[in-house]
Amino acid sequence: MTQGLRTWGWDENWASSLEQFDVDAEPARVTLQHRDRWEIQTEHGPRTARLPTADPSGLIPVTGDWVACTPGPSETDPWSILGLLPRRSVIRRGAAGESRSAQVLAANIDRLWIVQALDTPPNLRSLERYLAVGWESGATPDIVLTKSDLAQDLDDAVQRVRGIAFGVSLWVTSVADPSSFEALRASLDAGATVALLGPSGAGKSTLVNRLADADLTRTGEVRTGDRKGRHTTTGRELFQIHNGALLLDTPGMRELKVLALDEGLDQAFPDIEELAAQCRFRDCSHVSEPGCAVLMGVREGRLAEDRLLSYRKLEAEAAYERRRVDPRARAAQVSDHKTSMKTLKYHPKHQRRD
Ligand SMILES: Nc1nc2c(ncn2[C@@H]2O[C@H](COP(=O)(O)OP(=O)(O)OP(=O)(O)O)[C@@H](O)[C@H]2O)c(=O)[nH]1
Ligand SMILES: [Zn+2]
Repeated sequence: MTQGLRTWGWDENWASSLEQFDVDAEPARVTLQHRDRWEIQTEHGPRTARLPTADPSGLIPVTGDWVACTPGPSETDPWSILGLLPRRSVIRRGAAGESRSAQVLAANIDRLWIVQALDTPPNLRSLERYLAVGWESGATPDIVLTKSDLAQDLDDAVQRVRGIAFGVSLWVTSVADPSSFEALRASLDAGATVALLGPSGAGKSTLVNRLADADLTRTGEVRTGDRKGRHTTTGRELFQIHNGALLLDTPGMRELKVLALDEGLDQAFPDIEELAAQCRFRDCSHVSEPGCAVLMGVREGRLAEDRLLSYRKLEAEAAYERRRVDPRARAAQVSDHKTSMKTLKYHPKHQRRD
C-alpha cells in the first residue's frame, strides 16, 4: 500500500516504526513546513496536515520528515500527524543571532549539495564549515560551484576547492553551459533526496530550476501553474523532478553556525585526523604540544595553516555549543576546572547557564 510513496523515498525499514502508532496510521512525507501546518505527500496524493498533540519526543516535523498520520474526517479536512518516524539524517544549524535554540533545516536527506558561486574567489573556510555540518547531518555532501562563467581564474578556483574537498564530489555549473546541469542531473537517482545548502545568491534556486526544467522556486516571485499564486519565497519545499529525484531548496543564510560536531569534523578534515594520529599525546590539541604531528605538518608545508585554524575554530565552536546544551558536557568541563578554581561554584559565569 505504500508503493506510491516509494517514489518519495519511502522504504520498508520505516514500516515497523509506523506500527507503534494507531492501527490506522499511514505514512506520509513532509514536503513543506508552515508555522502551524504541514504539506504532506500521502499514498493518496498531497494533503495538508496538523499536529493535534506534540510528538512525545517533543520534535516538530520538518521538511523531509516521515510522519505517521491519519486522514481527516472528510476529504477536505486536514490530516492529523501522530508522530515522527525515525530520522535517517538531520541537517541542523545553530540559530542565527543570539538565539540559543538549534534550527532543524531538513530531515532524511541523502545528498547535500553545498553550493558556492565562483563570481568571487572560493571561500575555503566557509566550505569547510558547510562540509562539517554536512557530514555531521548523516547525508553525503557534494560541492557544487556555480557561476563558472563569472570566475576570474576557473582552474585555480577549482584546484583550490579540490584541495579541501576530501571524499566529496565536486561539480561546476554555469547558466552559460546547459550541459553542466545535465551532468548534475544524471548523477541523481530516482527517489533520492537532495538538499541544497549555501549562502544567499549562491545560485541554489537557479540550479533547482534548471534541474526541474521549470521555474519552480524563482525567488521573490509567485509561482504559476499548478500551485497558482502560492508564495514560495519561504523555500524549503521538497518536490520531485522528472527523473524521480527529490529536491529541497533552502533559503540562503548569512551565517552557518555549527552545533555539536563529532564525526562531521573528522570527515571534513581527514587530513588533519590522519596527522593527529601521529601526535605524541592522544589528547593533543595541536596548539603547542611537543611531538605534535599536526603542527609538524604545517611546518613542513603538508597542511595549510589556515586550514588548521579553521579546524580549531569549528572544534571550539562545537565544544561551546555542546556545553551550552548538554549539562553533562558542562559538568565535565566544570570538574576539569574545579581543581584549579575552588570558588568555581560562586563564579558568576557558572551560576546561571540554562
Ligand atoms: N552569470 C551567472 N549568474 C548566475 C548563475 N547562476 C545563478 N546566477 C544568478 O545569481 C543570482 C542569484 O541566484 P539564485 O539562484 O537566486 O541564488 P540562491 O542561492 O537561490 O539565493 P537565495 O534564494 O537568496 O538563497 C541570480 O540573479 C541568478 O540569475 C550562473 O551560472 N551564472
Ligand atoms: Zn597534535
